[in-house]
Amino acid sequence: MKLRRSMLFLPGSNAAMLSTAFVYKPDSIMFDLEDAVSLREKDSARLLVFHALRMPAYRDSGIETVVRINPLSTPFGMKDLEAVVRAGVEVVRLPKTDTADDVHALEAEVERIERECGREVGSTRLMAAIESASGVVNAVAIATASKRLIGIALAGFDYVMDMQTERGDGTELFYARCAVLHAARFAKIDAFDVVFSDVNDDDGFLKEVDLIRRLGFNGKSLINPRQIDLLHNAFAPTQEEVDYSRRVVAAAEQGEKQGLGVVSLNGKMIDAPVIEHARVVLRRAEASGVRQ
Ligand SMILES: CC(=O)SCCNC(=O)CCNC(=O)[C@H](O)C(C)(C)COP(=O)(O)OP(=O)(O)OC[C@H]1O[C@@H](n2cnc3c(N)ncnc32)[C@H](O)[C@@H]1OP(=O)(O)O
Ligand SMILES: O=C([O-])CC(=O)C(=O)O
Ligand SMILES: [Mg+2]
Repeated sequence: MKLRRSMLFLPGSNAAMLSTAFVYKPDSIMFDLEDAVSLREKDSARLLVFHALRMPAYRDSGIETVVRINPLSTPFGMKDLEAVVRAGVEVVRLPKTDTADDVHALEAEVERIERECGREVGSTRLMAAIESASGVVNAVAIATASKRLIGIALAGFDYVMDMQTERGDGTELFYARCAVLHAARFAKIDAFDVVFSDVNDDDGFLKEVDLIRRLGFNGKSLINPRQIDLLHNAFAPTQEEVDYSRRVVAAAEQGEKQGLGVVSLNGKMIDAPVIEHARVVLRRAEASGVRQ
């Protein structure tokens, strides 16, 4: 089970963060070349990220490397892509993805660069960030635009601007979250929620994490290392869930021996989707531990 609960952003221009971020052990590290990097630092940040991607500390860490490039419509996007594909990045995150054609255009360039630098064609994976009404309306087309896509992410700050509103209690994101999730599940790829910007508000962060976990997101974009353990813990199944899932699987196996498709456990019906859910809980506990 590939876990992508925590995707930690860090500005590609910040050499100190680049040289230490792996110690926090997020599931994925997202080096940003887009909005967290000022115009005058675009070139130096690209170079820093190129070298970070080649450091053994990242290559051998087991942490997935992602780079958020600038859109290809800017003077920086293509240079970013050339650098990071050649450096061996695992996933390219395309910001402000409005249509499936944005993904097609990216994929064509990635394939060209892979051929030019001798990297295996298809080995660079993609993710698309949806940051506008257009992106949300086209979410299914975007999510199914390329076999290279590992997931789609909702990006809340640009999205609420496009919707002429602001971040609040989550009501303003409800439709977009559901649309992104359905598109991802339809395409059988991962779905990632927005960043939570107040790094000192643990209660607010955990409330949002609880909501998106229950909706079905795989994880969330993060901006600070302090958010990682909070998120991992909240995504881990509870001991109670693990114990119950073990009883469900045992009851199902017992039923199978007796040739029964449906059995009862303490008066509750146990059939195929319940058994499958129990197995998922047990796989999650194995991969991520039990909630503390
Ligand atoms: C809307 C968007 O586009 S969001 C995506 C782009 N944004 C980003 O990438 C922002 C990433 N986050 C940050 O830059 C910072 O966490 C901030 C500015 C939000 C907060 O900064 P601070 O208040 O200084 O953070 P804090 O005090 O928690 O830092 C503690 C330590 O964690 C490190 N740290 C903080 N954020 C990160 C990060 N995202 N990645 C790696 N290390 C980090 C700091 O360098 C510091 O290290 P040190 O103790 O060795 O000096
Ligand atoms: O991509 C993200 O998660 C953050 C972002 O740009 C936004 O919220 O606009
Ligand atoms: Mg944005």
